[in-house]
Amino acid sequence: MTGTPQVVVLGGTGLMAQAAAARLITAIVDAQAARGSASVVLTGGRNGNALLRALAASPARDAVDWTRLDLWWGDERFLPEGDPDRNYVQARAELLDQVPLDPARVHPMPYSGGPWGDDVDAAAAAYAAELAAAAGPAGPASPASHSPVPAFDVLLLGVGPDTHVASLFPEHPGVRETELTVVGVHGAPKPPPLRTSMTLPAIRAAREVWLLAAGEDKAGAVARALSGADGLQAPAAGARGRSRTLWLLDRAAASDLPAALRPPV
Ligand SMILES: O=C(O)[C@H](O)[C@@H](O)[C@H](O)[C@H](O)COP(=O)(O)O
Repeated sequence: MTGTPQVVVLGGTGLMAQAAAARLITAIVDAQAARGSASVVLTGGRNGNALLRALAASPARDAVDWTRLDLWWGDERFLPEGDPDRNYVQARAELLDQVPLDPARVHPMPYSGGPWGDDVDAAAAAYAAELAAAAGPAGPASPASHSPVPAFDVLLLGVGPDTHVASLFPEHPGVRETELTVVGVHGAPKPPPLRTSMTLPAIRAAREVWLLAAGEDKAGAVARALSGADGLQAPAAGARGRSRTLWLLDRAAASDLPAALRPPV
């Protein structure tokens, strides 16, 4: 795992989404050139959706071979299949329905009322099994202590004002998980209360983890997570990539960062 997160500050939210989209296109193209295919983990939330919207609007999107891209989700709101608040449904509207993905490579997290009914823990276990199957018997990225997940190229995370990432909230059971790769979340402080979420060990299997935060209400969370807080109290601080951890911020979200952590001007 890399020691020092890299911080990039953009002038505004729109610019941040465009810069993140441009980087993601490059990362996917590079991974496809190096390994034949790419795998990306998507996030819910406004910033994750803005990135997908910017990607859909970019002419450079045609540089990606969409048929050789695996898509996973870091978390999901456990709601009925077509619910407009599901992260998967929102991602489809922003980008996925506009590009020629291979449906067999798109892996939404389960919805409520389907095969798992309202059992969010069974739904989480099913997604963990799907990840393990895709990783193969010798999961390339996984420490022996938990079941494998694929070696994601880029894992995207929005950051909440309380420092949550995916559906891992400060001091909640999910953030303490060391064995399971996906957990059912009960009583999430951000609605809806039932969610599924990758855990920190699964997140840390990614080559690159990118954290997105925009707006003044995120400034305190960003400063805390980047100032040595531990992952239990500040889950964003525990989200690290194996080769890179990149924070993409707008100016407002970066406004409380101590000078030493700000990129040089
Ligand atoms: O499903 C969700 O709600 C998320 O995945 C969550 O972790 C989100 O990314 C953050 O709350 C940031 O959301 P914003 O980008 O909207 O601030």
